[in-house]
Amino acid sequence: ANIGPFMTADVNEVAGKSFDYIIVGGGACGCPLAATLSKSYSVLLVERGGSPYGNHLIEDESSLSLYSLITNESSSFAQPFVSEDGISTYRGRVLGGTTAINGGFYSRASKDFIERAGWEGELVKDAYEWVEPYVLTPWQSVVKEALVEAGVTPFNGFTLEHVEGTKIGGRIFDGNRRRHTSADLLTLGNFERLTVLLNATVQNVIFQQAGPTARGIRFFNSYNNNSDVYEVYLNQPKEGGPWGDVILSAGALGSPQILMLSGIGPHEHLKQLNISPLINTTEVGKGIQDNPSLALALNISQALQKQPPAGAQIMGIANDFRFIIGSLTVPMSLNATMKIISAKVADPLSRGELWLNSTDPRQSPSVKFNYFEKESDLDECVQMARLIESAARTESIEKFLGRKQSGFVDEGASTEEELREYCQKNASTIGHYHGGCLVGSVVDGDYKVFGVEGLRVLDGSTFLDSPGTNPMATVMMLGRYQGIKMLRERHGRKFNYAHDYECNLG
Ligand SMILES: Cc1cc2nc3c(=O)[nH]c(=O)nc-3n(C[C@H](O)[C@H](O)[C@H](O)COP(=O)(O)OP(=O)(O)OC[C@H]3O[C@@H](n4cnc5c(N)ncnc54)[C@H](O)[C@@H]3O)c2cc1C
Repeated sequence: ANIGPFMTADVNEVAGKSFDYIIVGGGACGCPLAATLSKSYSVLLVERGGSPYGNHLIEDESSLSLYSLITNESSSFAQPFVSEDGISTYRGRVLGGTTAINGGFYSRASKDFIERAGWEGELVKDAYEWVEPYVLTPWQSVVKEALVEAGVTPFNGFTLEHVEGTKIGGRIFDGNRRRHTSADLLTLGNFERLTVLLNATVQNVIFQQAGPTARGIRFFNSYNNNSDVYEVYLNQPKEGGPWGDVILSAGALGSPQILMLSGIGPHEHLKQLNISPLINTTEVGKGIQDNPSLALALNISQALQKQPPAGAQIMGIANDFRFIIGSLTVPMSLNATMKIISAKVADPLSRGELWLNSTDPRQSPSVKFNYFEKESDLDECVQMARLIESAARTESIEKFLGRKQSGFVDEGASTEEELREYCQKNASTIGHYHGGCLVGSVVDGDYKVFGVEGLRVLDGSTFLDSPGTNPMATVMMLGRYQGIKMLRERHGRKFNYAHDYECNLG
């Protein structure tokens, strides 16, 4: 199903054409960026997956994470991948990107994160407020009681802010338990100037040698077995004005992958795959990171196992912002669920690396997150396990579930040493992986790729740390934020985005 006249899955409708801006990847960042730039310029957004609309596995909260039982490597809307550390998780392969498959919890970044990013505070606030009416609406009272009882205080009530204590947070599921992905933000664009091409996988960026300067992209149909390759280009500006850009918003795995496939990356590595080198940027793929997480399955009755899956609504930000803890109801099979208390280490120090294993962009690159490479992350994990146990063993949980919870003891882990071993064997992910094209080493403060002209990267791959309680809000905000900055660059500071915002809300 299509949401707008601007969507097509027919490559022939766009092949050979030119646009002012070309955005690769219709995920958390790509959609708001496309909507914003289309206000004044022609924009092509190229997404490798299809439309999320009409797909109940994406839209209905009661189907949350059921996709994990039915994915495949080549075509499902959630693409599974296993890191070299042996941890499996997913990447969205659909318009809306990973916002179409995630847990749906929405939180802004902390003031400290915004300051460190060097972003303009007022524009950040406006950009969050632009995103929120389109993706947000305001069970878990027991979880709230349990977290407060476990000492995750104060209780802050409903807030979108990343503040210490227990809070009721925002969610991208509405009152009818229907998910609103970042694709909904496209309806804020200018349909006359916006084109969204679905089912098209981008292979690489096309450069003009002088500069070198990005002039277009090369792509193919994601699901056809033929080898037809198509191109689209950036518009040549009238009267010598400035050119637009190609912007990679393909996520923490996708963007470094496309840079390398375009010849931007460590030359020694690119040579092994016979990729013609363009710029020897050794930092591409470096600094990628994930937050180690632990989940404790609660001992619940068979009757409770019949409840449908549900995301978190209450979240605790504990121990001086070091741990983020909540509870979800997740599928065990197509008709049974379990309740878990899960938490992540908010600011791990270990960092990993991403590299190509093939020149086929449909295949996920190899990534090693190096969980617990730094000893302090393992110390954090043990303390986090203790926090999860103390929440699980609260009177609130015991009363509600009618059973005592034994924590990780049933898993053979109770002493410090056993918990360390447990963390090393069982730590997992909640999908907040980020980095790979870090600001300061691969892109500058305006998200322009160092060493080339006309190419930017804008998505979670640019983050050194994961923002807020969870990252999606800030990735979407960044699409809007940087879109406005780019419009200002071309129109001058007089560009009135507030008017655009009010018009669309009105
Ligand atoms: C299981 C899971 C649960 C999560 N839960 C939450 C949560 O509750 N709250 C929260 O805030 N965050 C959550 N996240 C994280 C959040 O969804 C991501 O951080 C965010 O979506 C990243 O945005 P992005 O724009 O960087 O990438 P994405 O949203 O992944 O977008 C990248 C897009 O690029 C497309 N693409 C990639 N390569 C190509 C190519 N070669 N050609 C064309 N298109 C391409 C992809 O198909 C995708 O649509 C979760 C993540 C996972 C995996």
